Formats: sequence, C-alpha cells, structure tokens
Amino acid sequence: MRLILGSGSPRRLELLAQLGLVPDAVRAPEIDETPERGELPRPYCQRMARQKLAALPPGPGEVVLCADTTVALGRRILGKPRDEKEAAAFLHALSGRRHKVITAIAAGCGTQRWERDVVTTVMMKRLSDDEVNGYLATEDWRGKAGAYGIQGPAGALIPWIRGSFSAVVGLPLAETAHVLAAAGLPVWRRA
Ligand SMILES: Cc1cn([C@H]2C[C@H](O)[C@@H](COP(=O)(O)OP(=O)(O)OP(=O)(O)O)O2)c(=O)[nH]c1=O
Repeated sequence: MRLILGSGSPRRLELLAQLGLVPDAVRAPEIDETPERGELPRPYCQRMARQKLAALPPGPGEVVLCADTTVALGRRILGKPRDEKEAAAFLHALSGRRHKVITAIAAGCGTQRWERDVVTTVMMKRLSDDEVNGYLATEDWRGKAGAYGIQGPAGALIPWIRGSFSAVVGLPLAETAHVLAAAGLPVWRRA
C-alpha cells in the first residue's frame, strides 16, 4: 500500500515523519477555500478536508491523506492571512482571548473514506504592540491559519492549550495513526 500525502503543507510532512512515515508521494490539493455564507468553523473545516480528498482521489493501491486546519474565534473563521495588514488584524482579534483550532483529516483508499476532527482550545496572551510587530517581522505567520504558528516564535505568545498540539500544528497524530491503520497502513509495522 502506498501512502500519498494530499497536502502541500511542510508541517504535515514533518508531523508524518514524527511517526516514522515518509509518503511515497506528495500531492497538493487545489480547492476553493471560501467559506459558505453563515458556515460554522467546524463543518467548514470538515468540508475542506473532504473536498481536498475529493480533488485527489486515490489510485489503485494508494491511501491518500488530506487535512485542514481552521482557526475559529467564536463563529468567525480566521483563514490564512492575505497580507501583513490582515495578519495584524487577526493577532489583535486573538489577543488576550481563548479560541479554537480545528483540524479535520480525511483519508481514502479505493472507495472507502475515513474522517476525524479534533478541536483544541488555545489561549493567546494579551499582546503588546511590540509583540505584534515583532512577531509580524518574523514572517512566520505567512501561510498559517489565524496568522500564527504555535510551533514557531508564536509559542512565546501562547501560555496554554487544551487539546492536541500536533492538531494545532496541522495533523492530529493519534487520530492520523488510527485512520492510517484502518486504511491498511499500520504505523508500527512499517519500520
Ligand atoms: C494554527 C496553526 C496553523 N498552522 C498551519 C497548518 C496549515 O499548513 C495551515 C492551515 O492551512 P490549511 O488550509 O489547513 O493547509 P495548507 O493550505 O497549508 O496545505 P494543504 O491545503 O495543501 O493541505 O496553517 C501551523 O503551522 N501552526 C499553527 O499553530
């Protein structure tokens, strides 16, 4: 069975490597990530993971793994910021508050499909202007939902989380291992 990572995210490749898994191929899905009117963050995130998989149907002997990470501030979806101005606005909105990070995974093999999602609560400290500007200057926010990456310098801005660290970074490892095993790729027997 071949493992196909259906994601262009370097974080997801690294998280799979943490399990000792090196995909046989990496394919980046191209889908429209615009939320529907009134769509809530969790169903949106589930829909994104499902659509990414639908854009990359598994070939014979392939397991395709796709995922989506969405930052939710109440009912509001904070996607990947378009520019520094939007990143600054996201950080100000998150400052001093707790929010949710949802990561949904979708895997497929033949006509079978597996889906899971994990919701983690993240606390962002109250940010000073120096902290916002200093973090923006690192450029680390680019391409990241909610305009931060907990695994990088933004770690200094996050006093605690309740949930799964790996899910916040982009792939919930326990659920991913479970789904891959169900699809015929047991983590422990691949070494
Ligand atoms: C909140 C958060 C997000 N992120 C990243 C993970 C994802 O790469 C990104 C969310 O965007 P996604 O749309 O989930 O993924 P992507 O566009 O990077 O890749 P693909 O669609 O090809 O799978 O934000 C972090 O790296 N750290 C964090 O703390």
